[in-house]
Amino acid sequence: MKKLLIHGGRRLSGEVTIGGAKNSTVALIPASILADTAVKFDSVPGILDVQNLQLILKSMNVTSDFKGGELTIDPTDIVEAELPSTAIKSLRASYYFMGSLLGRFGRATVTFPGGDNIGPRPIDQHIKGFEALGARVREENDTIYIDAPEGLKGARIFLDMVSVGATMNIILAAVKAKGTTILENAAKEPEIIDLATFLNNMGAQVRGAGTDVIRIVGVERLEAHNTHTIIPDRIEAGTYLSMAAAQGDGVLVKNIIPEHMEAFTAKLIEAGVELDVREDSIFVPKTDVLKPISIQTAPFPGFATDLQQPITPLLAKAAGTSTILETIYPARTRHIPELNKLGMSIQVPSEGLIEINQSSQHTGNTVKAAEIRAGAALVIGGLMSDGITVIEDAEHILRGYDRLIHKLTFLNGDIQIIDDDEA
Ligand SMILES: CC(=O)N[C@H]1[C@@H](OP(=O)(O)OP(=O)(O)OC[C@H]2O[C@@H](n3ccc(=O)[nH]c3=O)[C@H](O)[C@@H]2O)O[C@H](CO)[C@@H](O)[C@@H]1O
Ligand SMILES: C=C(OP(=O)(O)O)C(=O)O
Repeated sequence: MKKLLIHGGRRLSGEVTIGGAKNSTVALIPASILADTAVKFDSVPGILDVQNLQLILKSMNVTSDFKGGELTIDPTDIVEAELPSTAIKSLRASYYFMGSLLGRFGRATVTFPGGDNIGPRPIDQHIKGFEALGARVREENDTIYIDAPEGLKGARIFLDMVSVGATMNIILAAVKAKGTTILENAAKEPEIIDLATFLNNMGAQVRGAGTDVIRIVGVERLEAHNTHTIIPDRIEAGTYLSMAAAQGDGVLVKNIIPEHMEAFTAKLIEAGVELDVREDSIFVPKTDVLKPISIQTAPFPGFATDLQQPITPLLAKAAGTSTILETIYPARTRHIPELNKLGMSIQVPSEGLIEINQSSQHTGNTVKAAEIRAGAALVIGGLMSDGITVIEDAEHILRGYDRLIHKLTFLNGDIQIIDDDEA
């Protein structure tokens, strides 16, 4: 098991460059098996999710090579195989192999995915989509068996709720199906546009990504002719913006698409952080005085649930009580008792409602990262606290934060990683 050890209290300054979006990358890698050629990505984040997806690819005889942010994947000799369940369980997005294997072979057998423990995460809308396209879906012993003996045929699908995963998975299954699929009440996250861009550059016909109606006309072949550059990670960016506002003396966060994070930056500005939003970077000045604010999480373009936790420790500095209503995953509050161990004063009076009171004295302690963004909140909390903070179960954080130690050290943070298995 890995731990992070932070000597807190140091002020942060300098520059940090954001990596490619985890939630794009983890869809693009499964999508690559739909290609009839090798594919190449750049701006790929150095995260555990990528390593585990590479293991899954390898089990199907798909070669991949990841160096210096460039990832090449060659699916031309792909074979159907049993997928390694430990790797499948290590991340959420392994469910995208359901859509991509279905698109490639007309069948898929995939163990239930893992990922963050943030409350119930059903996949009924993914299954509803596959069935609408003509597949049969059976669930047995923690495994989903899907097949389409007659082939997949385009259909009209209306999602019962806005789901990023179901939208992506239905695109993956429909992109080579016969005829036209119309997906309504689709999610509008930038990562969905990124997936559509990658597929369209290979000859797919996916129109309307980024709106709530996506039309997909099935094609027979997909061929990559150029390198796909992954969009910047808006959640990693928001994490560093929050950290810089909490503990920085002036930090420039580079490689940002500001339009992807307006709900978040608007809230920082409302709280009194005088952000300088530039074309593809944001400067966060030293911020001494913060006002309390109210936030409600919502699907894009609303305030992202994945930034609920990273903004929580910052709000402990605001003069008054801030509130966050977590509407997507109401049980996503496992960071709260851990932040309170650092001396914060945060309550959860009812499920999904977080009340953050001002607290001025924060002291290091041993805490546990229950999941990726809870861990990110604890990293920020640890940097804000005097003395040593030890964050256990750090693997959750490393699932999705590109070269975290390197980036924080460069910002003058004092952070180390300890591997108990190697001790
Ligand atoms: C790999 C990835 O991109 N993960 C993101 C993705 O997760 P993920 O794709 O799993 O999240 P969804 O957008 O599907 O979930 C949104 C809501 O719909 C519900 N739901 C979803 C599917 C379904 O079939 N049935 C159902 O009830 C979920 O329980 C949740 O309440 O979007 C979440 C919401 O923005 C983010 O927190 C995750 O970081
Ligand atoms: C919930 C998240 O990830 P995943 O869906 O991969 O578990 C996240 O990135 O905050």
